[in-house]
Amino acid sequence: MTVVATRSICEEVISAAPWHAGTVWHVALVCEATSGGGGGEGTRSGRKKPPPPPLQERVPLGRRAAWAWRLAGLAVLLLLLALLALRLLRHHGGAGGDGGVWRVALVCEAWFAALCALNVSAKWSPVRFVTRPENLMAEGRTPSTTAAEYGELPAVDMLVTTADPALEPPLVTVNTVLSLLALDYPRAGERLACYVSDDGCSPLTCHALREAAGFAAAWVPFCRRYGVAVRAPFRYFSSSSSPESGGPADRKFLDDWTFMKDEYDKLVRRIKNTDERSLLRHGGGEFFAEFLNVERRNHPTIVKVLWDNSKSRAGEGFPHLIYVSREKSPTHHHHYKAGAMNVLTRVSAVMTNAPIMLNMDCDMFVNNPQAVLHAMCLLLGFDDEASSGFVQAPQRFYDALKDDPFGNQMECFFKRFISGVQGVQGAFYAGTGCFHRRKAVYGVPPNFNGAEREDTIGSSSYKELHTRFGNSEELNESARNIIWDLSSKPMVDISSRIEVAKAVSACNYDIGTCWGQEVGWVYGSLTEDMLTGQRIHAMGWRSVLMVTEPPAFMGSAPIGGPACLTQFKRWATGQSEIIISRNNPILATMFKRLKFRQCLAYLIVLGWPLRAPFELCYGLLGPYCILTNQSFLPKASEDGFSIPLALFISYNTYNFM
Ligand SMILES: O=c1ccn([C@@H]2O[C@H](COP(=O)(O)OP(=O)(O)O[C@H]3O[C@H](CO)[C@@H](O)[C@H](O)[C@H]3O)[C@@H](O)[C@H]2O)c(=O)[nH]1
Ligand SMILES: [Mn+2]
Repeated sequence: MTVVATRSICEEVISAAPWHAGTVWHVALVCEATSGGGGGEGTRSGRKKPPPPPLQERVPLGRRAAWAWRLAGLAVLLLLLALLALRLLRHHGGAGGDGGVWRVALVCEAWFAALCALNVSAKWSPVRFVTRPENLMAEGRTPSTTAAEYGELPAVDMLVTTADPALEPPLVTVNTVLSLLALDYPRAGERLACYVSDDGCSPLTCHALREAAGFAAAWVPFCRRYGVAVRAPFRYFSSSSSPESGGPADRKFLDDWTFMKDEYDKLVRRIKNTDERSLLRHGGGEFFAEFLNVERRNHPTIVKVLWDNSKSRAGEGFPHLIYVSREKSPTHHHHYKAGAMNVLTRVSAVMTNAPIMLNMDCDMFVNNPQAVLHAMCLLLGFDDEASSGFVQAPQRFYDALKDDPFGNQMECFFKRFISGVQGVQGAFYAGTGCFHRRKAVYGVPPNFNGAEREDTIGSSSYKELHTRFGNSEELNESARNIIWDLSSKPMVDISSRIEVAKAVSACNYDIGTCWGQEVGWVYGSLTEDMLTGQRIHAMGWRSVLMVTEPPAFMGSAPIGGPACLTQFKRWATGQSEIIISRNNPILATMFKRLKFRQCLAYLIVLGWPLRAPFELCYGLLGPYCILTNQSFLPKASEDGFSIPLALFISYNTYNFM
């Protein structure tokens, strides 16, 4: 009885003060331990214990709305087919035409019809998942992961990439990192670790992060004490310019708030007023020695442990912070972000080896401090681990242009399209704001067990692991723990692993291994996210879109025309690279476990760059016909005029639904 009572008290405390969830969860675990693993009275008296409340619920979108959607989509498709039939029957091109424009229109509309068919398939079964983090601490629940024997939630390694201190100023990265360090998670200091990859090899970024670690010592407790909603300081101090604006605040809070604001202003000044040369000459002595005379594209690995929580004596503390600038050499391809992510995966493997990894771009911040708890609901909340190989949060943007004029905020993509794909094999990996199972990243199929060991990824022998993961003993040992769900005690002294971390960050480490192909982030495309997500789906994993209120993460999107064009060019190049490669989704469906309808959904996204010629051509048909006195559609007086008219109306209605 006491256990139950204590637990309900725990829950009350959480609902009143969610920022204390960590401590309370710990209390609940202690309760569970003392009650004999949650056995409770029910089992003792022989009564069947009710199942623990669910961590997630699958909510099909309203039946009527879903049918309205499907019918509208089908109507557009049928009308497009009718238009095509009309064109084929009347191939002379109707009144007054020579047939040329008629044929061009036919080709374009055939493309539109094919795309429409793919879209109808992708959006046919929309699904949404609702998360219930409050149930994580319910009676009788044992998280089913490697950490289970400790009765704890799994550890999470948080991987952040930054590449250019000019385009991605250190202060931006600092805010991303601070928001991650201040996440709500039970015993966050021990179970979360933040790794930053700096492809710019900038002493300024390293300096800024070191300063941030100092600031975090005050910032994290402040956020936890007052349940701060947005934990990226630039956002917090800009959205609530005065703490009184939200109603009466007590004296202590006002004092703390003012102190924190002063400290943040000082931090900003320290970061902005530092210049590289004086930093290398006078600042930090030994600390920056490794940055002396380095070239951005030609330098050895630099690894710095900026904060080691195991050395802290204060309370719960906050996550470790590690800076990594991987080795670069003009003779080795660095594989852009995919290369950086693979290095971070290996470095985190030999240091903390968490079974879950969160990936964030440096221009994003955590907008919901309970994001990891929500993600855990989707990672632990299914009976079958195959249901969630990765959990992706929708990309949302702050200070973005209204109505998304350039289309790079992907409003429609994340609102409509993805909830449909969710009903097939799951959301696409979008490159940031995504929680992966390390196992899935390592190329292990779901529910991999001993029987499959011999023929799928080979035996557990070290030789096999070597060919797959490279020649680091420490990395192979950590991979073995992940692949076969062996529990490993968390690393205590991460500083002792710096040399190992440097070895696995070498620019030639990948060579002759499976990294970049079957293991880690896949090389060969500028949109490594699509390719990597597709490989995980092709192994039979599903994925889940994590929709929370407030949104879990916020990022920034380019707001100028030229910057958007550069971004689009990169995406278009990356997607074309996938379509024409041996990693394309059609082959993955034929020879691997990518579902057929998921393949169609991938084709819509990967075919995006091919749309432009058809759309441009069709758009120019109208003006061309006016200038040459022709018509590419049936005239109002002719039979068949009602088809394009109905198509116009139904297509626009469909888009507004
Ligand atoms: O050599 C490189 C190049 C990029 N990055 C990092 O990769 C991230 C994404 O690059 P960015 O230039 O910001 O690309 P975006 O178009 O804004 O990113 C979107 O598209 C990318 C490619 O599809 C995804 O990887 C991203 O997660 C997604 O946000 C940033 O954190 C960069 O710092 C590196 O670490 N090393
Ligand atoms: Mn970006």
